[in-house]
Amino acid sequence: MSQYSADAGLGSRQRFDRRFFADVWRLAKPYFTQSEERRSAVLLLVLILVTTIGLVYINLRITNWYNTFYNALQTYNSGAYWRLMGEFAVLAIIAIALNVYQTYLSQLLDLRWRRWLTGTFLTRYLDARTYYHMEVFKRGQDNPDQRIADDLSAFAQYTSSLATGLLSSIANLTAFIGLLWVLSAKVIVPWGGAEHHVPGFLVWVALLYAAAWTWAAAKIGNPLIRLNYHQQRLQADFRFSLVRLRENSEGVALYGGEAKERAQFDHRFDHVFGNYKRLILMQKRFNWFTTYFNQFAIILPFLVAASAYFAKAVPLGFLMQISSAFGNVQSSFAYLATSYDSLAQWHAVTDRLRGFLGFMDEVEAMQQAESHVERRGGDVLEVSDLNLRLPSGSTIVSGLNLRVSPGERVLVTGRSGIGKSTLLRAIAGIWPFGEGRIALPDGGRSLFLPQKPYLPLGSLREALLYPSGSVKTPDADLVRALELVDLPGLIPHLGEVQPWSHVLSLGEQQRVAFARVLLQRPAYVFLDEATSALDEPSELALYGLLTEVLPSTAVVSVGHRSTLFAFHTRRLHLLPEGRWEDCAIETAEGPEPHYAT
Ligand SMILES: Nc1ncnc2c1ncn2[C@@H]1O[C@H](COP(=O)(O)OP(=O)(O)OP(=O)(O)O)[C@@H](O)[C@H]1O
Repeated sequence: MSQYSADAGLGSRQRFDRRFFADVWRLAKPYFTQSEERRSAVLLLVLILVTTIGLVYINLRITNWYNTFYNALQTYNSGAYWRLMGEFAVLAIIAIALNVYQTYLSQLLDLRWRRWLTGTFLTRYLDARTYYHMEVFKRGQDNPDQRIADDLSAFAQYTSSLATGLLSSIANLTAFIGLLWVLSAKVIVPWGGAEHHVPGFLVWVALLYAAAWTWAAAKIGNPLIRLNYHQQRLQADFRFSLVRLRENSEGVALYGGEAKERAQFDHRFDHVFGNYKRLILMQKRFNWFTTYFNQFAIILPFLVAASAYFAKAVPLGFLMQISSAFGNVQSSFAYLATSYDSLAQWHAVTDRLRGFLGFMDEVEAMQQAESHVERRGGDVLEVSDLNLRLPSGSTIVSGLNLRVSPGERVLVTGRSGIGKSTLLRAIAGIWPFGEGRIALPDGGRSLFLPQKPYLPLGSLREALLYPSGSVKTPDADLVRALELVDLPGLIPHLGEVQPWSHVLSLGEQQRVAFARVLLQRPAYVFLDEATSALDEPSELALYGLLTEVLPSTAVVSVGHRSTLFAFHTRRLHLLPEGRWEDCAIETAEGPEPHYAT
């Protein structure tokens, strides 16, 4: 399977075809038709439409104003001149207000739409643990964080600004095409020594000019779509490598791995640079041609109307009115060509989001296809006929039956890499490869502690109550829990927001995780080498706490140290080829339990 599923889709199609518009529709439709904000979204659209039409109307009035104003100038009519100045001031004030509100309403729509899209994608990403299964099924997928943080916003902005631009062009075209057609009647076309009048001549010239422009823009600008697509991705890869250094700063510093890291950054940045260089070269080619078309469009109506003007068939005001009407019609026809750069970005953003959505679909489908573990709630952990596999197909456990009663303590053992953590993942419901039945107390009555505790962003209080502790828990309980796990030094810092996973040592983090257990008092706790960073006496003290403070909590631990035997009544020993043994532990064999005071 390809690493970047979105890439696979991009290679063959970079056109504005039905497939592309179907993707846009799929992404845009739910907000305007199904979301709880659909009414306000449609109202905003209507208001944007009203301001757009208002602006077109003002534009039309200004075009007519040109005619009378330049005629007043030509005839030295000062009375008309000052009256027209006043008229222009009124038109300009209305145009300014409409412009400001059109921009504001569009931005408001973009923002609200982005909020909704972000919420929807986050729900999809987090629900059913798609974010985790993305890692399990395919590693190194195409930067989901960038899709959610940047691309959704860009999609809302490009879609709404391009749609508003298109709408404005259509309205402009509708308003000016008739005027230009009428004005064309006075234009003389000198041909073969005679003078001709071609119906709608200026409209045809504008249309042909814009068609040539659009065709050339599409030909020259097409590679921009692919280059823009890659640029975003390469930049995200580069940023990701920098974030990884920050997250693993200590490891890199201790290994002295700066040179390797630098080489990795340089390598990734070379890709960013190379692609960006190709992008600006292509942009330069594109700009040569766009600027030429833009400049020539200014004088084209004057060239076309020159014979009529110099034959004194039309006054100066008429020439200026033609220039304005022609400019409006021509730029409306050429809207797609002039917006090609934005269109290329819009295409790239839509492709990336399609890739991301497709990737989530794929992962969810794979997860459903692979996982045949029947799960239900209950009061007791009961595993029946459980078979677990690795993604490669090799067996971890075969036909496992295990019942752990409340208050029971089971130690899972086996050589490194045999599948102990994977068994806990399956019990937690996050490992997708397998079949069988698992009953597990739910609704926050089971708590899993991994070897590397997760401390969320926020205060130490939030870290202690993560994920389901009550925010109303009195500070006295938190203080007591910190004292029990031998972290009294942290008590004054309960309300402090710090990067706790960087501030605390691994052993301290494991103690914080244990404090969570004491506070949340689950019916079942699963400890996956959750005390591995502690010295033996500290480990024994923490396990002792479980027996003392939570005697009815069942404990399933994974651990390598023989000292742990003393705290468990049963041992599930995993063996190669999916075999396993479930046997009692003679407590007398273990060392004396050591309880915390
Ligand atoms: N997401 C994954 N994709 C592919 N293989 C995986 C994945 N997670 C774990 N494995 C593999 O599954 C096997 C069992 O891993 P697991 O972490 O369960 O072992 P373990 O018995 O807990 O090891 P240890 O005692 O070293 O922690 C290993 O070979 C590991 O490489």
